[in-house]
Amino acid sequence: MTKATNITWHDSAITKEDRRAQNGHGSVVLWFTGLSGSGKSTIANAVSHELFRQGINEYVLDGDNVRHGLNKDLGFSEADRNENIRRIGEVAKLFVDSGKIVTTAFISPFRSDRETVRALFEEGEFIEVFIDCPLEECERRDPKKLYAKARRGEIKDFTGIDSPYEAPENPEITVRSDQYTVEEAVGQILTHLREKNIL
Ligand SMILES: Nc1ncnc2c1ncn2[C@@H]1O[C@H](COP(=O)(O)OS(=O)(=O)O)[C@@H](OP(=O)(O)O)[C@H]1O
Ligand SMILES: Nc1ncnc2c1ncn2[C@@H]1O[C@H](COP(=O)(O)OP(=O)(O)O)[C@@H](O)[C@H]1O
Repeated sequence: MTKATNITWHDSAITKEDRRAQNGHGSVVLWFTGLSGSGKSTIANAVSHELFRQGINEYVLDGDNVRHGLNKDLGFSEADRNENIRRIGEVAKLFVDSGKIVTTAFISPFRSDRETVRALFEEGEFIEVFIDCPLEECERRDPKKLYAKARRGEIKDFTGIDSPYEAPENPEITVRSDQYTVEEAVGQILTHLREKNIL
């Protein structure tokens, strides 16, 4: 038998839909926003654990893996926060293209920055999750003792103290972290994902 020669491998690109089909679930960004101490990292990590336990392809982007690496050149001026969020939005888009559910846990205080990120995505892919907690409660928790430092004037431009936080107007999900437990918050977010047929 003569082997075929001159065969061309048609290298068709693997699409986002192909990756979703292989994973058996949708891919979206859960874009958390809220004050420092509102519970973004705590709830993001709890969501991540539950999704992972269920065999879902997921990843969390937060300050530990972004502000210490990719964005270590950025501080907390308005321009630097704009650039921080812009880059995180682009990275999140790559994760969604790769078929994952990616959760981002950044203050992302400016509405226009969040809307610019939303515009990078297709309808339904950007899920804004407002971790809603009154400033007084965040300050009472003060897990990193940063509010105390900001009140003493040792940190400038601290969100909620001397730098603005613009709450979302129409978030897909609002979690009242002063009224519900972490487990209840995880339940609320997973219910949303099931209702939208992402899981
Ligand atoms: N000036 C000032 N304002 C707010 N936060 C500050 C500041 N300086 C340091 N930190 C710590 O950095 C974390 C916020 O970083 P983010 O990348 O989420 O901020 S932003 O989205 O660019 O506004 C934030 O972490 P979280 O508490 O997890 O929100 C703080 O621990
Ligand atoms: N219902 C809740 N949801 C989230 N965090 C809570 C809740 N109740 C208490 N906490 C505590 O509040 C703190 C929130 O800190 P963190 O998750 O680092 O917030 P952020 O990432 O928004 O700065 C943690 O110490 C956490 O244990």
